[in-house]
Amino acid sequence: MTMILDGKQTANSLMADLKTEVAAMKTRGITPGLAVVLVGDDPASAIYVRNKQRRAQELGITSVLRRLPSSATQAEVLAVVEALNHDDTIDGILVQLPLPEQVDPDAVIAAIAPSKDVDGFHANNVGRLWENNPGVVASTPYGIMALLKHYGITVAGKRAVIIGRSNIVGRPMAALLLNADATVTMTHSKTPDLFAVTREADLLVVAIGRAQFVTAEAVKPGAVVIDVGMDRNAAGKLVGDVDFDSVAKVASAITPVPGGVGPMTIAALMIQTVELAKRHHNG
Ligand SMILES: NC(=O)C1=CN([C@@H]2O[C@H](COP(=O)(O)OP(=O)(O)OC[C@H]3O[C@@H](n4cnc5c(N)ncnc54)[C@H](OP(=O)(O)O)[C@@H]3O)[C@@H](O)[C@H]2O)C=CC1
Ligand SMILES: Nc1nc(=O)c2c([nH]1)NC[C@@H]1CN(c3ccc(C(=O)N[C@@H](CCC(=O)O)C(=O)O)cc3)C=[N+]21
Ligand SMILES: [Mg+2]
Repeated sequence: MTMILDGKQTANSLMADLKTEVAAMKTRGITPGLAVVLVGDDPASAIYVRNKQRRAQELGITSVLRRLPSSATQAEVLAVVEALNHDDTIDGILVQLPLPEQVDPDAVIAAIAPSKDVDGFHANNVGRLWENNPGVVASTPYGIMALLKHYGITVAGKRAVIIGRSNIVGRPMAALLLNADATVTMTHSKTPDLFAVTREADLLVVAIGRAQFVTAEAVKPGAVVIDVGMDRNAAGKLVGDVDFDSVAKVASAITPVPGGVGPMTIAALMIQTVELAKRHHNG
């Protein structure tokens, strides 16, 4: 029997607890505030923005969206970030990636106050993560760890393979799994004979951005498969990087898309926004 790792349900249960916590903070005069900066119109970002605005509202977290056109200059984006750094109602700042090509993401991320870097992308937070002394951690890998924990899936001692080495998913995922005592292998577009490597995995995390790329032949029987992808298939339907129907037959556990990693990413963002608000207000 293959276990379906239900991110929607798991997120709902984590958010019920968080809602109680936010309500208690409000009685002390604290309302957590999240600011999202969206430049242009990346489709995966649009899904993320819509769903997190909804979740924040449900929890009683203030969520503001700063929208800029895809023609925005780097100076314009930096000015928005700078204003949010100095806004006392904002505890967490998230700049949606990817940014349009005329805007350097490294410069924008470096400009975010590390104490408000709710994505965990600033070099301070990345360094802390790799030192195994994490502060804020990138939401998607954080959410994946929470999902594994919820289902009682142990990581220690497992052979973990990650496909994809982005700063927002693959790299922080590797750090978290390493910190949790997995033996970690990272793969990417230059890896020869990719599926020979992925077939070694007890735990396979896929974050590449190619619809249904990972098929059953890439997966060891009994492996746990985590699908981060947010892609469209030929019919325009939202699918993951994993060919769910074939892989579900060999895996012991698998995340669906939608309803897997996506809702957990949003839950992780909300949890860490509340954490930052507590830190900013000493309690
Ligand atoms: N559910 C969620 O919460 C989130 C979902 N996503 C989704 O996850 C996917 C990945 O996102 P992101 O990490 O930002 O993507 P990026 O485009 O930044 O990185 C993709 C990575 O995949 C690798 N890759 C691409 N093609 C292949 C291939 N054929 N074989 C092996 N490796 C390959 C690239 O290798 P190389 O480095 O060599 O170029 C790169 O490291 C997207 O679908 C995105 O929409 C992203 C973030 C959060
Ligand atoms: N700075 C930054 N941080 C990110 O974490 C980041 C980003 N930029 N840019 C875009 C990607 C993509 N991403 C998603 C998160 C949740 C869903 C999500 O809610 N998915 C639902 C979709 C359901 C529906 O169809 O509405 C699901 O999988 O069930 C999607 C995509 C975060 N990303
Ligand atoms: Mg998902």
